[in-house]
Amino acid sequence: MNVLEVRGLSIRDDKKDEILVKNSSFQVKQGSCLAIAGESGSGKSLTCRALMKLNQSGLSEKGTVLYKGNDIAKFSKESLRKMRGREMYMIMQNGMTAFDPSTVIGVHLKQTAGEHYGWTAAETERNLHSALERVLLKNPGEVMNQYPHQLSGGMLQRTMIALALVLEPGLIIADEPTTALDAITQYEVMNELSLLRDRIGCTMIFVSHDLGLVRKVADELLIMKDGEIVERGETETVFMEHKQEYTKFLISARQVLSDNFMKIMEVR
Ligand SMILES: Nc1ncnc2c1ncn2[C@@H]1O[C@H](COP(=O)(O)OP(=O)(O)OP(=O)(O)O)[C@@H](O)[C@H]1O
Repeated sequence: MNVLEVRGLSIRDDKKDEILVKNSSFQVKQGSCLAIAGESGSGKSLTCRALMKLNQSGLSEKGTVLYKGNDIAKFSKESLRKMRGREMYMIMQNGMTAFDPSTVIGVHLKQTAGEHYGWTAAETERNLHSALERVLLKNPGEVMNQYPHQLSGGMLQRTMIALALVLEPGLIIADEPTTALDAITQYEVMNELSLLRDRIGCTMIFVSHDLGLVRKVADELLIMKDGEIVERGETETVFMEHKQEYTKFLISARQVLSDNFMKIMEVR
């Protein structure tokens, strides 16, 4: 069964009258991991945000996004709000846009967990602390008392991932979730996400420039270029039998970057 089905998604910048994502169609099967790769500015983040109706005004969208067979354009604001979090959760590229700048991180985490689970304050605190520790944030109490601007990009990314571990969402959209992390922390954090997937069988969309990592975690792969999907298929097939020169270029260019990461994986 497809958890998500995207039909003919186009995204246009109204001001510049420019099409940024062109007629994209793809499906994501229940429990699988679909990766989206492609150079900077190819439309990966816009595509991900469209799936949760998070794109800013000024961008108009055409096409259909079906979540478990239901057209998300027909969801009320309230049902979309309820769905974001436990059903669909997005780990954003930039943590600063994910958290309310006017409150400490702990308030956001507790409110979000509280909206989806009927835990006591002590249970919420315990679950959040444990998740923050799993993403290697060694002093959870301190992290919870900080404002977003007081945390580094990597700490914010890990905090978003910790919240995913707590919420246990059905679909995780991870938009370059570990770009601000060093290779060892990246390994540990990706491992936590993999364990979460093993435990709850969640579906994942994983955007990454790191094709070594993509090859390791994704069942299927889309390659985007200039707002279009130019190659698609099972990950291993795309790696071994790609049709586009562009895919070949991406694979060879990224290989160099991911070698370091793979070395660490082999040592472990
Ligand atoms: N809110 C916006 N308004 C207008 N144009 C935008 C907006 N957000 C993104 N764009 C443009 O749309 C194009 C695709 O952007 P997008 O962020 O989806 O790229 P990406 O593939 O995710 O890149 P990266 O790998 O650098 O994150 C880019 O040219 C970008 O400048």
